[in-house]
Amino acid sequence: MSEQKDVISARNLDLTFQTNDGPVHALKGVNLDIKQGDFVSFIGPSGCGKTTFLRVMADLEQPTGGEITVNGVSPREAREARAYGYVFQAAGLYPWRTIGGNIRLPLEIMGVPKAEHAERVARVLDLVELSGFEKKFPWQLSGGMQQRASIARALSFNADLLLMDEPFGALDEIVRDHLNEQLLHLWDQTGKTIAFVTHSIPEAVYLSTKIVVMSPRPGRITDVIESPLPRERPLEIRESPEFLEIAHRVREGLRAGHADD
Ligand SMILES: Nc1ncnc2c1ncn2[C@@H]1O[C@H](COP(=O)(O)OP(=O)(O)OP(=O)(O)O)[C@@H](O)[C@H]1O
Repeated sequence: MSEQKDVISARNLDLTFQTNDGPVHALKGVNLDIKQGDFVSFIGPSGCGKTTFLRVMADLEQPTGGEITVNGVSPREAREARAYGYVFQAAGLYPWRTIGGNIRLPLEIMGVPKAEHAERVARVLDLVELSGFEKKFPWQLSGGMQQRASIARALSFNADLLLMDEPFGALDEIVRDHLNEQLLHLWDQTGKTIAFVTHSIPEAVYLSTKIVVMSPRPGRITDVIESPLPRERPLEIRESPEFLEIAHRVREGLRAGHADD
């Protein structure tokens, strides 16, 4: 088998924000490799730099030290090549556009030929199990469905990398379970690389091939856990000893980070 290529490679990455209250070290000495097809979760207390790290990958923040590549090039070049789709905590759908209209928006901005739009919209709606909802408006959908529509929008232009910042944080647990299952299925079907921010230990362990534990002041990585769980994961796997063992290690890592405060 050929070696998986690095989708994200960060070396000694620093990002210090200058604020009126002095410097804030949002990221300090961060080293991480994300391989093609990995599902990587970032977990850690508020302010440990999870969102900042994702935003650096997306070229929305500039590091103040170290290096990072996305698909082997700078984040800026990767952004210009439309290398990633970004999913935020709030679905952020335009209320005056239908679900189909929202999903078409990036295609319109990128100048994808109009003749291809219908097929692409149908394909991504199918992937997130929202076929038949194309003509509905966002307010006609539940919160979980809106979040799925927002994932469909991020998938519409075929980027191999998905950056997801707490996409299910605002949803109740049952809906979240279902969306976790669907997301795992989608990842398995499409072979995409996913970087996923969460506050939930079970969510991180259930979804990930790699769990990155972070700690604040300064924001840094304190543990990287390679998951031994199989790709096929029924929800019941959360009761297995292997699952509980990884969850325990994540919890210990988070505790150790807090102890530094
Ligand atoms: N634009 C900015 N200017 C100044 N400080 C910032 C800026 N963006 C983030 N920070 C600070 O950088 C640190 C890391 O923030 P970040 O949002 O990345 O943390 P997080 O781990 O994603 O937190 P949360 O879980 O609450 O979303 C925090 O102390 C935050 O206040």
